[in-house]
Amino acid sequence: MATPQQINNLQNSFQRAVNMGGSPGEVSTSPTQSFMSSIPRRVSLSKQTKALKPFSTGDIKILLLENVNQTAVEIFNGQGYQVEYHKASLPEEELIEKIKDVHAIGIRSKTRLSEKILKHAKNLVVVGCFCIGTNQVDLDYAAKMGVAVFNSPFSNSRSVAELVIAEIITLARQLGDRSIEMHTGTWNKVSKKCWEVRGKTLGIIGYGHIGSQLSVLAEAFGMHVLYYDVITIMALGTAKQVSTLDELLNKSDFVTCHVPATAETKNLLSAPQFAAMKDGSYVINASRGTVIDIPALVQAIKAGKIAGTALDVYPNEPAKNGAGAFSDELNSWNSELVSLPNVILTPHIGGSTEEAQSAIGIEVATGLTKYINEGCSVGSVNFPEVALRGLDLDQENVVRVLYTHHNVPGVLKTVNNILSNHNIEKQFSDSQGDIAYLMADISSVNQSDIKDIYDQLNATEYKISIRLLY
Ligand SMILES: NC(=O)C1=CN([C@@H]2O[C@H](COP(=O)(O)OP(=O)(O)OC[C@H]3O[C@@H](n4cnc5c(N)ncnc54)[C@H](O)[C@@H]3O)[C@@H](O)[C@H]2O)C=CC1
Ligand SMILES: O=C(O)CCC(=O)C(=O)O
Repeated sequence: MATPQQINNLQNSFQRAVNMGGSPGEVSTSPTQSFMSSIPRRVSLSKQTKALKPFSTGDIKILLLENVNQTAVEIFNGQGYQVEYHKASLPEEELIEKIKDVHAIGIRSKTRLSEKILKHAKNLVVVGCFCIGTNQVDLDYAAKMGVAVFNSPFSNSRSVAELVIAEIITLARQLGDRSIEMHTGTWNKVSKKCWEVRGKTLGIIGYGHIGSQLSVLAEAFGMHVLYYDVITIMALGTAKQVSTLDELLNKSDFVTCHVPATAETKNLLSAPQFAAMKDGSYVINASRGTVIDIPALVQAIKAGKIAGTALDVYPNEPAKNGAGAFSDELNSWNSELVSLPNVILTPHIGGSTEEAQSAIGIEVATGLTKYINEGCSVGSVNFPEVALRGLDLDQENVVRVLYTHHNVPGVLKTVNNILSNHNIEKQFSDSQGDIAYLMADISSVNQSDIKDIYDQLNATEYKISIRLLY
């Protein structure tokens, strides 16, 4: 059942539309339309379409954390949404307070949106991860709440691949140590155990967007490339896929990880894997901090087995920038690691370039806006992907129904029974696991019918969430 507050909200937005002359048939200067000219669209529209106006966009509250790029802020401001912006992530208690009444939240890799936090989000419609990784969000729980989650699957891939190339040469030439020495006045002109990368073997674990991009760059430097992945993937250039992780470890001079954080990739490289590597080889990790067992890596470096490492990600990362943030308090092995030779440490900046952040800002903000304004879930990582073409500019008395429900038999029959009092212009439904999502445009709907449709849909047994756009 709809709560009195929900019904009230619906009535208010409906009333506002009427009061503002914003009848369902009105064609306004639509955020959606102004958007369409400037962004790549996955659902192509051959002509201008009607702006859907489910709400006063000024009512939409967006919380942006972790210094999300200004390109996103501009897009949301352009929609008239209310944007609250924070440069850092928020402490848990504060996040719980803030998330209670926002419709959308934008985060990067630091903010954890666990069930504990998400269950306080009473109005949340959508989450934007302004990055590639989505392991920081409880995706299943979000879907069960009817909250779609979007990310940017490859806008920062090139930036990460370039960082890793820089790290390969930096490790091979011990540049980090030479630079630190010079900063403290020490001239140490040595060539011992400094190498060219030409002719060496790079072992890439995870040959997805980043791993494959890196493969191409490494070959341009004259490196041989091997890769290991849980799926069979076409090799680029002359790279070769190997069938076991051990084979990759045995044969590579540099081993670099580009896998997601999952239960299977936790401590993917630990003591036995370091033991299997070539003597004097190097380890790079710019994926997630859980993928490498850092205490075991420390031991392997101390034993002289591993000649150096470059790490961009850590099991625990500070919530914000600042001196003293990266310490033993955060990760107990910290002092030991920083005291070792040829260790390059960066503060999770693999994707932190102007190009990547700007592109991510546009891509994710666009996805969120299309979901909020039109219901289009294409590109979501936890939701069935559904889109409908827009409504004709001159179409009147039309309502778009967005109905998320549990994926059980009989639901569509019930829903279409309700909708069939009107004309169903078009509809599309898809499911993913337990969650299904229906979009339908129905015409011959008078303003007085809207609340009735909402109430009837709201009373259906397997409903998760409903939105009506008109
Ligand atoms: N340091 C940074 O700033 C950044 C870090 N990342 C991290 O890098 C990771 C990889 O990114 P993409 O290449 O875009 O992901 P992707 O999804 O395109 O590729 C990941 C690959 O890993 C493979 N894989 C999964 N489990 C595996 C396992 N157990 N063993 C071997 N292969 C496995 C997959 O089959 C896939 O081919 C992301 O999940 C993210 O956590 C991404 C961007 C920036
Ligand atoms: O830029 C960030 O905050 C996170 C980058 C990252 O790790 C990702 O895209 O998965």
